[in-house]
Amino acid sequence: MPANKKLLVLPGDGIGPEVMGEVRRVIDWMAHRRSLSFEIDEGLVGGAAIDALGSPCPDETVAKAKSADAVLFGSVGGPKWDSLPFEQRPELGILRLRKDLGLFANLRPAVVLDPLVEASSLKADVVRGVDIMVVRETVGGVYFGEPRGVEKLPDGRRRGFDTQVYVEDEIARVARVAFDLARKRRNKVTSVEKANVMQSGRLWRAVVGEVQKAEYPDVQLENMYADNCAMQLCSRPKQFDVILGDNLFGDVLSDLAAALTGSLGMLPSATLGAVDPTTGKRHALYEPIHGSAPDIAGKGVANPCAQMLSFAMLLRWSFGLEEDARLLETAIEKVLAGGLRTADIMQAGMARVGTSVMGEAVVRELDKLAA
Ligand SMILES: NC(=O)c1ccc[n+]([C@@H]2O[C@H](COP(=O)([O-])OP(=O)(O)OC[C@H]3O[C@@H](n4cnc5c(N)ncnc54)[C@H](O)[C@@H]3O)[C@@H](O)[C@H]2O)c1
Ligand SMILES: CC(C)[C@H](C(=O)O)[C@@H](O)C(=O)O
Ligand SMILES: [Mg+2]
Repeated sequence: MPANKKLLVLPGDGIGPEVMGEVRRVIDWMAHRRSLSFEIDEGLVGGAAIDALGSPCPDETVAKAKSADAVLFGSVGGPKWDSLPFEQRPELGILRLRKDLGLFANLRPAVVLDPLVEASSLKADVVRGVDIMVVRETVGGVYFGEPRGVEKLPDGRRRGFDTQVYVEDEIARVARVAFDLARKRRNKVTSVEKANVMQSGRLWRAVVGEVQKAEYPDVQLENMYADNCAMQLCSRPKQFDVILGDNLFGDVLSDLAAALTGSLGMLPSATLGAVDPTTGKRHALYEPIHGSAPDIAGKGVANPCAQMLSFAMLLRWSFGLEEDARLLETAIEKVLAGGLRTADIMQAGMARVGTSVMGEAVVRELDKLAA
């Protein structure tokens, strides 16, 4: 009997628990039909943790995450907690988990599925066949740099400041993740920064170039300013294979890439730590790139695909279950090809459904594929 796979599920806030409910159906299906035995624990994070325990990321949640084989994360935040002081905000829940678990490389695949070509706001010819992997650095940069704050100037005006900081090895290790991925894809990395105006951007460009020259001379490296990259993503997205960016540019450009695929509700992600050389294990957290979507929370209309696809990434990256991951991805694509659409990807002539009907349809499709 294979050992249980320890999963920590953190639904969070807003649509997080709604879309996570649909993944739980898939997990149950995998357990019964594919004999995958998961040992599931659930924890509190974000606003839900603030309400219950007074902290967006309680120590207990961090400890559970550290001892799990993989963490499946929903989303955090919402208007209820927006007026809390900066250091108590729900968003610190995900930031602390990334930092404390050393999750420095965030993989955000933006794939335009055939059935959704027409759901994109861009022309079908521009987006058909797009398959981009955004690799975003997630434990450094302006998200964590010191000093930061808001101060009062002698003349009474307020001054807000943040600091963008990168040490060269933080850049090099995430660059290696991007180059390794490119080797398994179309062998090209586009590294984005603002080396024309930022010192840290200059260092970023230099270090990525050094890593490529020394360790990946077979991989094509292109440097691009982040603003140009945003424009090129909208005009010629098919030129991109792997896009490598810092914490902030990676965040912004991956939301933009999500728009190519039809909706933020379609984009999953995996955030990975370093492999421990003694155990061969790594910490990993899987989450959709979207947030808690307060505008639609509680209505049962959120698209559960990004959360489900995050679970597929978990099967692939944490457990090497490529076949099961593909099965789930295929089931989702088939449901979309069959014409079901949540509101965010709705198109003329398709059937509009809510979160749970979409989830049920995916499980039915899994049944058919496995028959
Ligand atoms: N990882 C996270 O937990 C995470 C990520 C991003 C934002 N947030 C937080 O979420 C809150 C809301 O932020 P926001 O509105 O800027 O971003 P958001 O991603 O929550 O929503 C942006 C837009 O996309 C839509 N959308 C997002 N996911 C969807 C889905 N699965 N199905 C259908 N539509 C979907 C929303 O309805 C909204 O119109 C904020 O508190 C923010 O800090 C959290
Ligand atoms: C909620 C927020 C802290 C987070 C980020 O900026 O990293 C989100 O936008 C994301 O993309 O995961
Ligand atoms: Mg984001």
